[in-house]
Amino acid sequence: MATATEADAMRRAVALAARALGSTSPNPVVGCVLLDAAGRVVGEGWHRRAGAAHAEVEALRAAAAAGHDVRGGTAVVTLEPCNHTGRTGPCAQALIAAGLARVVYAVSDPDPVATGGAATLAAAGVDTEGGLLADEAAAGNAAWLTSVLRGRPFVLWKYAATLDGRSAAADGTSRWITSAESRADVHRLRAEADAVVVGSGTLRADDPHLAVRGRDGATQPLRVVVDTHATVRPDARVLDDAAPTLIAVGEEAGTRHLPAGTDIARLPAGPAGLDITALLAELHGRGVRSVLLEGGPRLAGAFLAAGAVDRVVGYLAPALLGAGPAALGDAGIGTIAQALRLDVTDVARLGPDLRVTAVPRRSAEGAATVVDRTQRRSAAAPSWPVARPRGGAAPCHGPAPLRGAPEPQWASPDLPSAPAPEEN
Ligand SMILES: NC(=O)C1=CN([C@@H]2O[C@H](COP(=O)(O)OP(=O)(O)OC[C@H]3O[C@@H](n4cnc5c(N)ncnc54)[C@H](OP(=O)(O)O)[C@@H]3O)[C@@H](O)[C@H]2O)C=CC1
Ligand SMILES: Nc1c(N[C@@H]2O[C@H](COP(=O)(O)O)[C@@H](O)[C@H]2O)[nH]c(=O)[nH]c1=O
Repeated sequence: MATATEADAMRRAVALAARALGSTSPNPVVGCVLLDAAGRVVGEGWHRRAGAAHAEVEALRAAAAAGHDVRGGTAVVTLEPCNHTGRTGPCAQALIAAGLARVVYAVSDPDPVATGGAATLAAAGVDTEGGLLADEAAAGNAAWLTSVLRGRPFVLWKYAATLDGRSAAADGTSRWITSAESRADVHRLRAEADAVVVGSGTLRADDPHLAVRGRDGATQPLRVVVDTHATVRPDARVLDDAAPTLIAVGEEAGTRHLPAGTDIARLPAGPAGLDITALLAELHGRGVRSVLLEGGPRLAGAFLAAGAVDRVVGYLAPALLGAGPAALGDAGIGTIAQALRLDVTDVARLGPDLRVTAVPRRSAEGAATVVDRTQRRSAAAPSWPVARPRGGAAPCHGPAPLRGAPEPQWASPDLPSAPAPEEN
């Protein structure tokens, strides 16, 4: 049974992990706090980016650099310690070698086939406990966990609208519907995402830039334009060098007008445009684990129709337009019984605006699918693969995605919204 000190340490570890949101893909975010044998905090660490030291190793280094003895102490970590040698060594071995007596972790790695650190730790006589603050830790890792479960990136659809639900005026102008405070918050979402996606309609209407602005040191996302016929102009702002850019086009599109070196992905297309599943597979293959879908309404409708939206963030401005495009285009819904119902997970005021965060409500069928897949990972698991009490399979960060399982329509892993980044 975890102690109150360990719970405090886990809260801190979750906050440390959140510092690297947007920087670790294809790895998860992970935080670690080390307690000495007397329960004092003697080391902290978090995984800063793929290829850098894992959280546990960072924390061990910090404790050693400060001259602290961790032998007989406890490691508190947001994800089950890894057990394999990838770009860095196995954390379970590092914790054993450092002489830790106990390891408390929050979330088991969801890969059902890999063997893991908890079993290694337990076999070495380390008292190992999983599941502490699992929901909080899972929420912080929602993008990575979703991408592992679904084999596609986590998708957050963001829109800005007037109170009457318009995302542009009748003449197509939309700058700006929302306040400076809301728009600054959107740059936080961009910084936390691996890719920002817009459709060709938005490209033509807005000539958007899509890079992160006003956040020092932020990792720039991949800017992605979904542009079946390669209508993007060579002088489009999205083609500057502020961030990498991918132009997703149909297999037949002529792209000779684009500057040399433009990154182009050719994807299957139908009458409605590019195949959304193929687009997400292409992005996943490039290491993208989280997508910020910035519209416009038509592309958002296509993502929703494909069951490929995991979270919705709407910025609502106290303004009325009365005409102009709705925030969401056709999502294949013809009657009220088919309405896509959401659960609101957060409401906040940003300057004069409201920010509403919501997640798709799970259908009974979809929920069953997720529970099935979860139970294959852990008999004791509830709706999410929280850690088993002891031992069990757990790979290192960045396991292969699960492929071949059906995409559950509206079967969200039911993750709460990510905690606000720590302020200090
Ligand atoms: N307030 C807000 O939050 C936002 C407002 N806007 C506003 O919205 C308007 C533009 O909206 P809209 O025209 O809907 O633009 P979109 O950005 O949704 O682009 C739609 C176009 O994307 C292309 N596309 C490619 N594949 C697909 C697919 N599978 N499904 C759907 N579309 C696909 C299609 O053109 P093709 O196949 O020819 O490439 C389609 O016409 C502008 O007025 C803009 O200012 C835009 C974004 C956000
Ligand atoms: N109009 C509107 C938004 N529009 C979105 O912002 C994009 C422009 O991005 P950039 O060129 O980088 O500033 C635009 O193409 C569209 O996706 N967003 C908002 O938060 N509030 C707003 O009122």
